[in-house]
Amino acid sequence: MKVEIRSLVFPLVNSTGCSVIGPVGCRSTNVLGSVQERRLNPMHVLCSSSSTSSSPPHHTAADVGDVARHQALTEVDDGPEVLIECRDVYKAFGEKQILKGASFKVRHGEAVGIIGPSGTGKSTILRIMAGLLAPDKGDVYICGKKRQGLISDEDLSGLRIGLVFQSAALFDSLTVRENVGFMLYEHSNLSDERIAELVTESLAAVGLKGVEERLPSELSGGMKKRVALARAIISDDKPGQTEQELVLYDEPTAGLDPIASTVVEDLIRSVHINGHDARGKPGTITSYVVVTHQHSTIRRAVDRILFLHEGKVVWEGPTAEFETSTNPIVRQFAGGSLQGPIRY
Ligand SMILES: Nc1ncnc2c1ncn2[C@@H]1O[C@H](COP(=O)(O)OP(=O)(O)OP(=O)(O)O)[C@@H](O)[C@H]1O
Repeated sequence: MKVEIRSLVFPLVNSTGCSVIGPVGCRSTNVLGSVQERRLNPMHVLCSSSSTSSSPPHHTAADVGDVARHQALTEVDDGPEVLIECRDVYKAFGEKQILKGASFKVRHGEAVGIIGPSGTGKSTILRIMAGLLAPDKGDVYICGKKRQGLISDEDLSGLRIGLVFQSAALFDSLTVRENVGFMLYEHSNLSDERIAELVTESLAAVGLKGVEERLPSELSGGMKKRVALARAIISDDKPGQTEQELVLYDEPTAGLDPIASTVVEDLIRSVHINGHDARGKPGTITSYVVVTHQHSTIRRAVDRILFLHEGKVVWEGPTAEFETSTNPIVRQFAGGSLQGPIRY
């Protein structure tokens, strides 16, 4: 099967979650309804450095000042470990300034959560990291190399970036096999038979068997999320392929019951390099970032938290320190209180 991507409507994310895994040509619709046609490419971006370390450096909880201090201190020695860095990123939609100087790094081996009040720009920063949206000001560095514009044809090796959005965003008219293998059908020279094998392997990694020929409408919500995960982790089988992979999850457990959420949280862990997938094989995802509101997902799937508020990272630290932080913004958010600095 060859899919003609230009003819497909591929919805990009909005704040309520409709969306895609990124690697395709698409027609994107923003939340205000305007439609832009543009060609996106496989979400592979140049990454010239590599790292063999799988354990991220320890970070202590920090307020904004500490974050700045910490970054200044580690600037020199953490370069090779940083897969992606957002540096002083600004983004407005019309008159509405959403991101106002967001700065943070994601390092090799990390499991990072981005949390914060609704509308604070979490999905927006994810789209900027993915290269689907350009910042108005500020820069995104991929393995130390400044990204120019959006994902482009020239950037085809190194770090792969996958997106898994809230609604799974499967193509309704394509089978599970066609959905999961979409990027390979479109962007590789592999035979259809080989792609089918890779699809089956990828589905097995997320614990799904025998669903290849089903349509998305024949799957439960939890299964759709697994299929979306399988689509994010599939890769071609070039010999010697050493690309690192960063996966960005936008609210991966939204709308799931508590047990189905746990399944997805564990799957996210299992496909990471520190885990073992459903087949017992070591995971392949180098690092991941999860945007979530769910406490269970924060606790179970994330090691370090970035707290985004009013367009900036106002706190970052290990997940355990989130519970005990005395930062008033964090305390209010963690407790769900109406009293405090966060206003709706
Ligand atoms: N393409 C767009 N055009 C106009 N406004 C947008 C666009 N994308 C996002 N916004 C607005 O930017 C703000 C931030 O949206 P975003 O989805 O990043 O927030 P969020 O922190 O992920 O929110 P939530 O937690 O509710 O999902 C919202 O007010 C949203 O309506």
